[in-house]
Amino acid sequence: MNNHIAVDIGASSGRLVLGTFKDGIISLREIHRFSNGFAERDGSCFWDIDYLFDQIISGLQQAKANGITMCTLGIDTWAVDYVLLDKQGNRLQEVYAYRDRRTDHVIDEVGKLISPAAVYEKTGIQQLTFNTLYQLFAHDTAELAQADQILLVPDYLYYRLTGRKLNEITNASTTQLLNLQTRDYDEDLLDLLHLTREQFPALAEPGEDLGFISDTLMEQYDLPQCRLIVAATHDTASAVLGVPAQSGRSSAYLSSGTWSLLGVELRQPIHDAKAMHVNYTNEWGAYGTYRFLKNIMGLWLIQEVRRLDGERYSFAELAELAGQAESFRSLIPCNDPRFLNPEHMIEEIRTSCAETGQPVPETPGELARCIFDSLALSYRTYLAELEELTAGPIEVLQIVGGGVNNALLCQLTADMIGREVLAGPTESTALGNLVVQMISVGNIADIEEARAMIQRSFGIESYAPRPNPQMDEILNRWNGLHSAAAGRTSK
Ligand SMILES: Nc1ncnc2c1ncn2[C@@H]1O[C@H](COP(=O)(O)OP(=O)(O)OP(=O)(O)O)[C@@H](O)[C@H]1O
Ligand SMILES: C[C@H](O)[C@H](O)[C@@H](O)C(=O)CO
Ligand SMILES: [Mg+2]
Repeated sequence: MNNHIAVDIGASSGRLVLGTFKDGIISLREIHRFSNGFAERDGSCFWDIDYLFDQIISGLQQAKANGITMCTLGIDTWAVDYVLLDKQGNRLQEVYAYRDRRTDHVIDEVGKLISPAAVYEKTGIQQLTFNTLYQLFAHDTAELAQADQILLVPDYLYYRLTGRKLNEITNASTTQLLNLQTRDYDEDLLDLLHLTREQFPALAEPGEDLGFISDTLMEQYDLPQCRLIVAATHDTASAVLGVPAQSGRSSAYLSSGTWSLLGVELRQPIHDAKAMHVNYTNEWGAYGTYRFLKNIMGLWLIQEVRRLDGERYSFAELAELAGQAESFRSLIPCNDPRFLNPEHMIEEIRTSCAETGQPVPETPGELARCIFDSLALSYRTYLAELEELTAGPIEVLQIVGGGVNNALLCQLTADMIGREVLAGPTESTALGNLVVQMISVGNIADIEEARAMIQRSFGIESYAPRPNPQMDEILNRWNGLHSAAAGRTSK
């Protein structure tokens, strides 16, 4: 079997990618790409989960039409969001999107019942307002009580294809409900939510074989015969698996997409008071690892600016316009909660600059430059924290994901962190999804061999840091902004 299909659904786009390999080289072919995004209805934010399932079916039909009759299949998506099933296995509700404002103040409510320090000691997961723990706390209790099973989004898509119910561990860890010691759901936290362990399926590890797509679907649609393999179903967990091998130098990864996830891969979690204070997380990785990382607001910022600007410019054109704008003219503290889901991102950015006595960005180029300069400075700040927490040094930063295509941001990042950036591959998430399938069926020995293959198979762009004569002034301005906002943020 040398046909493997990754279903990779991010917050802004999804894709089905065929992966094959020959003579130690992995080749990708995009079969189907589709947009994703949440919709606001009656003041709430929801994903269209049936649309996403239909896109998977459509992509598989295209694969069959292109001659793929047999393959393995893995699914990954964004984290934390969930689906409630009734006793008959029917979906009970609309799927809330994590940027819904219903959890804006829930952390404080939960904090009255159990201290953040106790939750962090149990789970090692960063405080994010939208973690599943807080979403379930905010969920209608009557509806929650009807839930026979609680699946996360990719678990649900596997269920729709196979009838098998599971909670895959990398994504389950983002719920902030898994206990690091017991490596299972934490009974105290479930009690706090008036939920039982039985309402969650068994935890599954990446690589497990779920069998074939259900006969019902095979009869209903003209699909390839797909053997479902459990991927690292949190897209960031797959992205980390797709980071190329880096021998000889200590490195950190930056998964650059809707979010920027900056971190390292560890064999043991770090969930002490220092890590909690700077809000680093220990999301579970594949193969017994931990993803010690931090959520940074990411390219969501430019996605919203582009949307509000009527999508006049492509992301490539916005990066070009940013390159022509004055550098470090206006800066924003990216992780300020005000940017998580504001009514109007462009106005939010402008107001933030005005409130801090900076020039107000007006044009799309000025707004884009403000975002990219600020993201690069954010990476510098959080990379320094990461080095301190993991007793660095970190010699090189490996950037993967869609942000790899933004050469300006990659160069600004190298300049601000003062070390080499290695950028690529863009589709690291799909690659991480695929290599788990290839390892599971024995086509590749292990993740070390997989990462070496990825290193050989894809062009990696190197960015060397450039000196900036205004660095002291820039950092003085940035540190003031960042520390003022730190009091308001999840840091
Ligand atoms: N040619 C390009 N030039 C500049 N930026 C680009 C280009 N192509 C993609 N991007 C950036 O990459 C981002 C999308 O990254 P990616 O495809 O990794 O995200 P996703 O998988 O859709 O979502 P998620 O981050 O939730 O996984 C876009 O928002 C854009 O900012
Ligand atoms: C909400 C999560 O933090 C988010 O999904 C992030 O982990 C991610 O998956 C980015 O692709
Ligand atoms: Mg993605």
